[in-house]
Amino acid sequence: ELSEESTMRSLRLFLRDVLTRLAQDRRFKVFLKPVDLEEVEDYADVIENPMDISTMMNRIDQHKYQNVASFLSDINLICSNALEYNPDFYKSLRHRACLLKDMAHAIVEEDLDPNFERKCNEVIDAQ
Ligand SMILES: Cc1noc(C)c1-c1cc(NS(=O)(=O)c2ccccc2)cc(C(=O)O)c1
Repeated sequence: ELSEESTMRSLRLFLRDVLTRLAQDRRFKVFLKPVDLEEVEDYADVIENPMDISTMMNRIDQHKYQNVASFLSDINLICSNALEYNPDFYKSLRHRACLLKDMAHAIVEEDLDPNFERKCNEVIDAQ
C-alpha cells in the first residue's frame, strides 16, 4: 500500500523522467527555457501564461504537480502558446510544438499505470 508521500515521490520521479527524455531531444531546444522577453518584445502582450520545460522541472521540485494530468496541461500550454504566438509561416516551430505535445502524451500513455494516476487523484481527494 503506497503511502501518500511515497505516491507523490513516485509521481515526481516519473514526471522528471518524462521531462528529461523530452529535454534531450534537440528539436525541443527552443522550449527548454522561457521565451526571452528582451528578444521577443511583444511576447508578454500576446501570451498570458508562458511555460517552458525548465519552469516545469522547477514545478516538479516544488511539488506543484499532484497528478499527471496537471503536468500534461502545462505541456499543452507550451504547445498552445507556440501556436498562438507564431503565425502560420513559422511552420517549423509550430510543428515542433505539436511534436512535443504528442510525444509527451505518448510517453505517458505507454509508461503510466492507470492505477497510479487514480492513486494520485485519491491523494488529492483526501486533502
Ligand atoms: C518557443 C517560442 N515561442 O515563440 C517564440 C518566438 C519562440 C522562440 C524562442 C526562442 N528562444 S529565445 O526567446 O530565448 C530567443 C529568441 C530570439 C533570439 C534568441 C533567443 C527561440 C526561437 C527560435 O525560433 O529560435 C523561438
